[in-house]
Amino acid sequence: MKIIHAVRIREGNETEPCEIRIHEGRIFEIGEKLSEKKGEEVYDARGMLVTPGFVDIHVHLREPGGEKKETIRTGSRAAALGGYTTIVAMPNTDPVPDTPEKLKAFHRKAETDSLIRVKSYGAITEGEKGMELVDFTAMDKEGVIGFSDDGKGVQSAGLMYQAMRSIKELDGIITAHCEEDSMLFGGYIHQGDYAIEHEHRGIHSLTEDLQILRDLALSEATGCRYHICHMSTSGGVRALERAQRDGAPVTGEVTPHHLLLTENHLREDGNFKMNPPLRSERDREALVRGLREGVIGAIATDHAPHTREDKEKGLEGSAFGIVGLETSFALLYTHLVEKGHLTLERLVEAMTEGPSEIIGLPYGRLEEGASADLTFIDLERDWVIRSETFASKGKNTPFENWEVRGKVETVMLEGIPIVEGGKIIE
Ligand SMILES: NC(=O)N[C@@H](CC(=O)O)C(=O)O
Ligand SMILES: [Zn+2]
Ligand SMILES: [Zn+2]
Repeated sequence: MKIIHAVRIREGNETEPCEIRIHEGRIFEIGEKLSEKKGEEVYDARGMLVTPGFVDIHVHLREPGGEKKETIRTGSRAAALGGYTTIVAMPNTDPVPDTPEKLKAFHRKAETDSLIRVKSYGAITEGEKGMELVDFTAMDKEGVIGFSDDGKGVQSAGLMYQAMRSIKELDGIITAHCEEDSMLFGGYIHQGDYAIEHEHRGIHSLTEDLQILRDLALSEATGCRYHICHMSTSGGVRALERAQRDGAPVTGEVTPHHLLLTENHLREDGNFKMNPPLRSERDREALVRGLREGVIGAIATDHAPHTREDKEKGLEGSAFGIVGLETSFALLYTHLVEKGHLTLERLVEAMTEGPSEIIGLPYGRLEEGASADLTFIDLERDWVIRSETFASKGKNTPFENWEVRGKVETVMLEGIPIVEGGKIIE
């Protein structure tokens, strides 16, 4: 038994003191004041906010095949430092996990190398090539969380329809990267003012919206659970809201960068390049509203580490993707909560219970019986984002030198501290 003194969210931005008693890795009791037990270990985090351990359902760990960019070991450490206790890895690795054997190999490696809970998606199509569907039933037996061809959109409507029919049978979920290749026209940043002024080829919002609209219709027709990755457009939010109103089993996620940055922040620097791209202020506002109102149920980082060489080729030549695990909470707390655009309650919900529920896991809850995955945050602590301090191998952030407030100090997984004083316990 161990008792923790901290502060929890009451409602909105209000907090209250709380005590949590932990027993055998679970929350045994939680309340404003618990009865004292003699000889019990005390963990005093008075003044610090305690939340459920964060859950990120969209992370690129790059292993196997991309170990220069990240590994399960470095990526999971970055996640722990960011306050995450559960993450789900995307399958755009080499090889792609498209058979139970490849998945098993990944799960085994995660078991030995990771500090936190690492789950994984399996591919929708063999090698993420968009041609042949994988054996969903066999992958399901191996414990995949869902199916995704992230990095690419599934171009064939017929294939997506067949995938949804099969996955519906398993009560599984598709987590989709939405991108209509025939609408790309060689674009690499948002088709908007910046692209026009600086003579870059743009990616039209329709590139994303058309596939979202197609898939929402397919989900409604098949009844298959469907989740939209890294939403970036106002059209996508509108379409998702409408489909939800019509009763389709559909959800969406948004990244910290799409919530905070727009094409107005763009610089001629590869660290501002990601897919989907930073869009307009109108889009950003729609995403914040969608998150606030619950249309968008989760914040996911889409943590996409790359080497320096891959990112130093400007907007056109660099790889798509930025890191996000170590900066997400502080950025969103500072720029959305402190500025009054989102409540602390909603922010934490969208980083814990929201994503966990989407993929059907029991984590992300501060309640009796739940796994004692806990994140402790000092909300008064100011710090400056410096990529050189990241545990991630990826230093590719557009938020370099940003001043933020709110620091993850301690993280417990099943009641055991894995981060203390903002450092990994080795
Ligand atoms: N988001 C990105 O810009 N890049 C991701 C792929 C993806 O999430 O589509 C990557 O794997 O690097
Ligand atoms: Zn993607
Ligand atoms: Zn991704």
